Amino acid sequence: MTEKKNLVGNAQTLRPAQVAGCTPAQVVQWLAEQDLTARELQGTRVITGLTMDSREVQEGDLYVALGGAKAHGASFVEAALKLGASALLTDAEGLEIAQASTDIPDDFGIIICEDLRRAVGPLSACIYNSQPDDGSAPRLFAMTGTNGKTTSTYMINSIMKALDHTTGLIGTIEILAGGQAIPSKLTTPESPHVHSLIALMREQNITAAAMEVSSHALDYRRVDGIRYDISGFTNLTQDHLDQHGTMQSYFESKAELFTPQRSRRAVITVDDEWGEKMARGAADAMGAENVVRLTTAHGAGLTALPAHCGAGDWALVDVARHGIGHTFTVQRGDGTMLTTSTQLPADFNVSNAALAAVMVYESASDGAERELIKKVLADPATVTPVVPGRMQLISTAPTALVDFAHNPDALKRALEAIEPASSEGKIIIVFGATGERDQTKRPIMGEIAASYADIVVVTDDDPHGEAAAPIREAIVAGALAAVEGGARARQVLNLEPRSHAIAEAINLAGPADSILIAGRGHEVAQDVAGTDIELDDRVETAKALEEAGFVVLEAYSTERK
Ligand SMILES: CC(=O)N[C@H]1[C@@H](OP(=O)(O)OP(=O)(O)OC[C@H]2O[C@@H](n3ccc(=O)[nH]c3=O)[C@H](O)[C@@H]2O)O[C@H](CO)[C@@H](O)[C@@H]1O[C@H](C)C(=O)N[C@@H](C)C(=O)N[C@H](CCC(=O)O)C(=O)O
Ligand SMILES: Nc1ncnc2c1ncn2[C@@H]1O[C@H](COP(=O)(O)OP(=O)(O)OP(=O)(O)O)[C@@H](O)[C@H]1O
Repeated sequence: MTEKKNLVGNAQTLRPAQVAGCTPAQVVQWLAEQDLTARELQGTRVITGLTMDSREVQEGDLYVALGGAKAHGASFVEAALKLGASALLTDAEGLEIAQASTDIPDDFGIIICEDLRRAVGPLSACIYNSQPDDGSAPRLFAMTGTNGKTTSTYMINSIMKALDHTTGLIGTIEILAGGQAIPSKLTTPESPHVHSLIALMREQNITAAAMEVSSHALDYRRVDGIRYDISGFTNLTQDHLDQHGTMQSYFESKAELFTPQRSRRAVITVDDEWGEKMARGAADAMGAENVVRLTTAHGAGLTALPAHCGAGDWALVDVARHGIGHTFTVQRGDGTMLTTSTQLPADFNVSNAALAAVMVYESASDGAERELIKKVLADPATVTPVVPGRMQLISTAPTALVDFAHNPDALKRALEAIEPASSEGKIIIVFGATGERDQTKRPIMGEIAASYADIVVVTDDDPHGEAAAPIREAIVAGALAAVEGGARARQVLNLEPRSHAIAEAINLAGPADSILIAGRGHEVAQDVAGTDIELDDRVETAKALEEAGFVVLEAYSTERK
């Protein structure tokens, strides 16, 4: 057991080297340009950066102290001062808290504004000059949707690299900028981080960057002040109802990305009613000419373009299984075709690859670039990036995969993808559900597991502060109810800790079977009541396979070293 790693500040360790510096008066003026009223109370220190977290203040920062669910940031102003903050931006409540909590020097800036969440994004853009109009900012791709954001951003990254771009990435697994890779704390970092990262990318001559935009990010205004060149939508299925309450409000949060102030163009996957609705809303907001619809028909592919396809819309046609992956073509209503393949397993990865390819194509600046895109897509390696913990193969006999599926739709689709080729093979699943998050999905995931697997092993995910046993029991209840109703599973086990559950699942497997270890993907620690317990599903799976006398894939063994 190790203490919780202090990840705070990771994204913030990467800042641009060149920042012009500004005064509190300039901050007030920039806010006024955004129709935000602010008052400068005092201060002369020069501001060269900003942060919303006292623990990551750097010399010269503007510390933005806002009220949160647990605390008001102003209670931490003393810590910010000690770390060298130049100024404080807070609301009236924060001012009272700050003045009561510490002595504030006269040259320390104080600015008051009552709409801090709305202020911080545009202000970050000004302080870091992240997206100037001179064409020096990277081409920016945004990806939203319930599932597939990470995978499709890695695919965009891989295609842009093949086009000889220097690339950056911001997402759930890691942030890649300026030759550095740092682990992520959030899918979408806070706006000061996002803007400083984009400015840093500019300095590093990064010419294309793909980032994941979560619904939380849109609700918390983490991407305000950014205008993406092209934004994509994967899908919308049940998740995060603890944050959004209803699917409609979850949808509305995501729809915010497809507005003219945030995105120049959009590619929307329209495989279900949510996608159709998103495309209609985007066309109303951004203009129909800026919105492209993509039909992937859940990866099944069509033999011809669907009748509703407009001249600018795309559809997936001619999908063929090729090894563990697929070769496919996406066709535009005007007859343009892109043929490519991905070796990442599962039909949903065809949808992800189609979306990535179409977004890159639609973002091209001219005909020459479009021709080059067609050429690089023809190489099977282009859309086959290594995406840590996403349908990651650990062995082939049995087929053992570690995947990040942690909501009903992802779990169902991952299970569908691993149906063994031989009718003798069985499917074994190991998974759990996160504590302190959407409780309604637990029995649903149990039911799905029992419907698609022969052996269901329920175990712990991240319990966070919640007791682990009742979480497992809620999943088991869903699985057993499905079995009573005639579902496929013939064994439902409730095992902990997770490493033991993985080992038991592998002990129950034969070489023709498929084992899916779902829910944690790339993660290397399990959060139990605020303490991180080291646990990597890939390591545990490989260890258990070897102990059971199975062979671990060379590719995984190499990565492990
Ligand atoms: C639910 C949620 O998103 N909460 C966000 C919210 O937290 P909060 O309102 O509770 O803030 P708080 O803890 O009361 O603190 C108030 C203020 O004091 C500051 N503070 C706090 C302590 C301290 O020592 N110093 C300090 O400055 C905080 O930075 C904050 O600005 O505002 C904070 C910053 O202002 C965010 O960091 C925080 O995200 C937390 C870390 C989080 O875990 N969010 C997750 C749920 C999230 O955003 N996930 C999405 C989706 C992932 C997915 O799709 O699966 C993501 O994009 O990662
Ligand atoms: N297009 C898709 N449709 C449905 N499921 C998918 C799709 N793409 C990936 N998945 C499944 O969802 C899991 C998460 O995939 P990925 O990390 O790419 O998505 P994400 O949107 O970044 O997820 P999160 O927001 O939870 O980080 C994968 O491990 C896989 O099981």
